[in-house]
Amino acid sequence: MFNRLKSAFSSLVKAIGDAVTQRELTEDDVNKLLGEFEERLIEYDVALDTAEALISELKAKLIGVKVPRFSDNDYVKALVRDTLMNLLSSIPDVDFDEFIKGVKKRPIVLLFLGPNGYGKTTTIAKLTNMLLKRGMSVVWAAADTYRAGAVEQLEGHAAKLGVRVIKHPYGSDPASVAYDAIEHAKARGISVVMIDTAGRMHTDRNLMEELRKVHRVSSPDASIFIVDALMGNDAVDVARTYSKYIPIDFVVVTKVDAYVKGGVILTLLYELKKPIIFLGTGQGYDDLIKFNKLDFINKLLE
Ligand SMILES: Nc1nc2c(ncn2[C@@H]2O[C@H](COP(=O)(O)OP(=O)(O)OP(=O)(O)O)[C@@H](O)[C@H]2O)c(=O)[nH]1
Repeated sequence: MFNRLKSAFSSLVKAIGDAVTQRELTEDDVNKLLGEFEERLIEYDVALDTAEALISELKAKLIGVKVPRFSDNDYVKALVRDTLMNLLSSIPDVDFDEFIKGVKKRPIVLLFLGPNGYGKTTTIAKLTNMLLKRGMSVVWAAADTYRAGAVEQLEGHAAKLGVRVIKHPYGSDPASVAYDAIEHAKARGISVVMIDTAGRMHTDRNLMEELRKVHRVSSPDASIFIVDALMGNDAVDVARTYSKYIPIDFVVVTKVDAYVKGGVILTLLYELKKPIIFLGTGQGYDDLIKFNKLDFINKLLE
């Protein structure tokens, strides 16, 4: 996971460490070190704005820095760690279990958003698996009434997990599926409703308006945007467009098991300023790990 981005950070730490043992860093030294670092950030999917913001914070910290004699690279690592934490300080870390515990109304409604193939359905199945293990009951709304096969795909996962799918015929109004699923949950005392929406071409205005209606009708406790890490910065652009129509509360990044670059995580945090709650690490139902910023930053600097 993220091996490339990690390698960019470890090279930077080593380069700074080597330079400061010789002398105090001048502006020229810093520009040279950070210039090379910035190229690598961009190569590994960090968007230009994010890379520039990080470089400018690092630059301010590094010029004139004197590392205590005989100290190892831990001093430099701590400096880079503080800079990253600072850059991302406005984004709260959200623990999904705590969030679920904190919602007192029933049913809890979770709306899942994101383009086709990003991993929405799989993520819904993974989160359901997790909540079922905690003793909660779940029902799904098949609000992708658009793509042929979407309902059957959902039903395939539902059968494996033993959850019910509320569905309407293809072409019907997705908002009414969401509404019915919530009514069903209220009538049966089911604790969580997960709404699977159609993957949209985010440039299609009508379809985005339709999603907005699903959001209005279901009034979710959280809208969760699914990002496919392998799509790199395109995924960040898509998320930004979605967020113009629907408020995104949380992000889940999928396919990080196959993603070595790593930069999209940093870009998403910096650009969207929304908490990433989980990383998808495979196709199995248990392949989901909690995300928090400090762990991520520590991993980059391991
Ligand atoms: N390696 C890996 N594959 C994943 C992960 N999450 C999802 N996938 C795979 O990605 C593919 C697409 O996932 P879906 O869940 O069907 O995507 P979707 O967003 O629901 O797409 P549509 O159903 O087309 O709207 C499937 O083959 C999943 O098994 C992950 O974390 N890691």
